[in-house]
Amino acid sequence: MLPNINFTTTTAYKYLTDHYIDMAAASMKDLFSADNQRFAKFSLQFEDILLDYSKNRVNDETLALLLQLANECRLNDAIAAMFNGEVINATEGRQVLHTALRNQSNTPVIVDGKDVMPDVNAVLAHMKEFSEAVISGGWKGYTGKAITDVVNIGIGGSDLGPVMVTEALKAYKNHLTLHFVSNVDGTHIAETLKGLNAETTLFLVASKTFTTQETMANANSARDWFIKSGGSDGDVAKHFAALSTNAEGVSKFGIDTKNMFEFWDWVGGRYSLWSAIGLSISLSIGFDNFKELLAGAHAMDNHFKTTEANENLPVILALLGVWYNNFFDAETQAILPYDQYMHRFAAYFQQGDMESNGKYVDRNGEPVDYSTGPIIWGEPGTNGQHAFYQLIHQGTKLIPCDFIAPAQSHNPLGEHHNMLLSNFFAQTEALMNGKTEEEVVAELKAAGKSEDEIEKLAQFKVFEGNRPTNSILVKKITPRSLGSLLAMYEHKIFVQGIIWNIYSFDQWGVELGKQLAGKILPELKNNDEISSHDSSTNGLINQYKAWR
Ligand SMILES: O=P(O)(O)OC[C@H]1O[C@@](O)(CO)[C@@H](O)[C@@H]1O
Repeated sequence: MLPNINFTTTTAYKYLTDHYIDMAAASMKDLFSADNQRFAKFSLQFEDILLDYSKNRVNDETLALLLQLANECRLNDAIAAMFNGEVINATEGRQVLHTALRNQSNTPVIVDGKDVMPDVNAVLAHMKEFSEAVISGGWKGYTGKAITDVVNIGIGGSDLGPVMVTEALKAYKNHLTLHFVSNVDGTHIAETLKGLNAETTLFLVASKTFTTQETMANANSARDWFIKSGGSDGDVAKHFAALSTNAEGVSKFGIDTKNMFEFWDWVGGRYSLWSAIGLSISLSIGFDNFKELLAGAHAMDNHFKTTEANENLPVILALLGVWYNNFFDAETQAILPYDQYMHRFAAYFQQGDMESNGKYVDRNGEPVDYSTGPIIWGEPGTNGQHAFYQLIHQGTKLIPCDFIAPAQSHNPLGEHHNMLLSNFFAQTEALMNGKTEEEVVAELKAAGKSEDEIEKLAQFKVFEGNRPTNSILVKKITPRSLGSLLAMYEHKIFVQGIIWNIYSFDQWGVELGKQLAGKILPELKNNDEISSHDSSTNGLINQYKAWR
């Protein structure tokens, strides 16, 4: 079982609470001046990933106490419980074993007395065979033509991971064109189908439950389009595959279960890109590269499972997040990849982190009296610098930022990559050092500004600095290094959930909205005036009916 410890009762927490102000009194600038080994001390390397966490408001003592906090929360027991297949998703009565999907060591993983690895490997073999058939042109559509376009129909964990990975690894893609439909807004499927040829299009219906309203609506519309475009019911098997845990639902929809790629309840939706849900990734970059993605994640799994906390990348990231979240009231965490291909990376972890740790009830079913999961957001650099960095630099909110960048570009073009990386380095330096009033005045004087102008302007150009960042420098974004990065963040989320004593692998919070939408939908099927809700909901529904 998972440990069940309220971290606010630990010795470490109490000490940190009593001393964090004076512990954080020294500015990072002073900490660097006082210790020329700070970078060496507060950075870690895993394969081709360098984590520099020296630009944080921590010293040796702070880190030691944060590590003690993890220890007092019995983190190691929790890690073992997950990897050993204990039912740690307690409210759904499930194990949490996305790590088994990438368990390339093939050590047995026992669920309900049975080693699941043969099933995992069987699905991988099916994914390999199918991917190779479609990519090679061996798989033919109903008129005997090879597939040119693949449409993944799914939402949440059945969409965000495949989208993010196929974008991040676009440099590895083949001739197939991937499309992703998720929103129930008819525009999404309508725009996607425009210009597609039913003879050469393959649909992947990706849904763990095979009951999600958006996905089933889009899948039905895709099938209607396919039939209207010349296909027949008998041809569906050549153009539709299903990625799901629900064989009965797949069969009922009319997809041949031979074209079903299964996964299991011990795989959470937001942790499922490593499973059959990753078929679109395998089709896009080839199965061998998909395996490399798994290998990178597996390597990080082993690091997480076997490395002392003080040298454990996910643990360090998690503890720094707890430090700002629970001691400095930082409400958000920004993820800023300096890599245009990684433009969906932050969006992916909006679900990964916020659906895991956006909880207000602890594992005893009691409302917590401390802050839990942060708001995750971010956009690629350098674009963010021209959008929201003003607030990060000079706003009143503390926003810890993870800066991520590859040392090597897939598109080396003149000075572009040096320019990108110069910004990557400069931003964290600026956020740490800031700019003093003396420096501002000197600059304004050098620019020939009058005393009057300086008096008026100086205060607006001062930067407090001391704003914390992590810098994650990756040699190159490859399937392997991306896999490791993703697993690193997954395990960071796990560690924070353990410390906050919450259940990170259920998502009851997504149910109420769906239930209410299910009640409202029938009310929209006629033009009768509605009065069954509050006046706002009634007013909105009735105006919608008047205008549509
Ligand atoms: O894969 P499926 O079962 O269609 O669920 C899609 C998404 O819906 C949820 O909001 C759960 O209902 C996410 O957790 C999940 O990834």
